[in-house]
Amino acid sequence: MKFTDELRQKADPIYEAIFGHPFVRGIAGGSLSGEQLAHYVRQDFQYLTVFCQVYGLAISKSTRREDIEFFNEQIRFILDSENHPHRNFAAVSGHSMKELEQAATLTPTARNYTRHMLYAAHSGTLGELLCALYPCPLTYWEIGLRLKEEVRPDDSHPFREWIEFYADPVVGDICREFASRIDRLAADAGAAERARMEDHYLTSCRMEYMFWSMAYDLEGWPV
Ligand SMILES: Cc1ncc(CO)c(N)n1
Repeated sequence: MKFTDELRQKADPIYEAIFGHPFVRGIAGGSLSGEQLAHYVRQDFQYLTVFCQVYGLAISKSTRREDIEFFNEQIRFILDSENHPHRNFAAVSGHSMKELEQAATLTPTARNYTRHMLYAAHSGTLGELLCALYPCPLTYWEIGLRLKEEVRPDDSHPFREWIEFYADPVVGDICREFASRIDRLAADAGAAERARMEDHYLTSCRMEYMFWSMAYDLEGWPV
């Protein structure tokens, strides 16, 4: 079995928990509050900024031109395309993107997740770095596919744009690009590095679940 298939299998209970998470159910049912949506977008805007920074670190660890090109394209994808789902949530929340893009303190969970990615990137190999990033596109691609199938959103669905963005085959292609690189790097890695790759991947899957909870519960710092 491919390394990425093994990882997906090990993380299956976490994926199932994500599909059933009240925020994801709220996207399906169109039943999230303006505050929950705005809290999500404020934090996710900054999360994606760190994601671009980590792609920069991935470039610095790459020797193959095809890899440098892929990471470069992915930075452009975040900057040019991934603002569409944010705009969908912002519009429904009644806030402008200008407002939600203002620097805000990272919540404990957003801080934890972004520091986890930065740590994996700074301390690890390219394979370790990619394993910390991969649950980001993969969980959203699978959420998109499931919600599209389940809801079959039409024009009257408030989150049609969000669902169709992540269910688009382009996101599936990105996931396959990640998987082929991770599988190639895992084949060349020793047992200790592969164990770190798995640990980073599973941690990010758990962080994805917690990110949804952070938004749903309007998490902030207790003091
Ligand atoms: C936290 C998080 N995970 C994944 C994605 C998908 O890119 C996102 N925008 N935010």
